[in-house]
Amino acid sequence: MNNDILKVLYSKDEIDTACQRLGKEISQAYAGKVPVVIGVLKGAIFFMTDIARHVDGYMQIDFVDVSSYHGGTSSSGTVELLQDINTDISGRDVLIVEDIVDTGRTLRFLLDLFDKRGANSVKVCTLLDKPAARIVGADSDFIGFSVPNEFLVGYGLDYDEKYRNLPYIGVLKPEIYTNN
Ligand SMILES: O=P(O)(O)OC[C@H]1O[C@H](OP(=O)(O)OP(=O)(O)O)[C@H](O)[C@@H]1O
Ligand code: HPA
Ligand SMILES: [Mg+2]
Repeated sequence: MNNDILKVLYSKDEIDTACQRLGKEISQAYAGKVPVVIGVLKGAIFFMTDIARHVDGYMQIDFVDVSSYHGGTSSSGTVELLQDINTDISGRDVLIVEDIVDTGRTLRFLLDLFDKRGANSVKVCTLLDKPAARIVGADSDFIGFSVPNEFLVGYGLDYDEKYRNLPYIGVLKPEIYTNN
């Protein structure tokens, strides 16, 4: 699996350091509140579990499963809601946890969905932000790294449902997806 990686962008240690910093920022932002922290499956699974343990304060957690890449390297343009949250977020402070904001379509879909349900506030924490790829406006409040416009894998991010379990984030060799 490591042989398919062109270069490592962020090591496990760099990701851990970013999680610590973001955990502090989120702890301060929600001091005295009990946010509903919503992880976006499947990509954000590892980031969600790491970040939650770096937040010093009460929180509820939930997950939403949405998909638009269908295993490939480009957005299908349509975001499908595969599994909804089961928390009533009306009047609540919501924090969406994403692995990456790329075109912005997934995040825009979730921001609109949670706004419509009457959340008191909806903020976003993303590990990776890829601003050069943005098609739809969708800003994050807490950002781990701003990344170049390359297809990334690892630490939750997949190509063809593989590579999610890499402990680091890397750039996939283009021949892996151009040969398929
Ligand atoms: O900004 P966008 O262009 O919408 O891309 C970002 C979204 O795409 C990926 O999810 P994907 O649809 O691949 O599902 P997955 O998390 O199950 O891999 C990623 O985990 C984000 O949720
Ligand atoms: O760069 C990426 N890698 C994996 N999944 C993704 N989903 C959106 N962007 C990416
Ligand atoms: Mg994916």
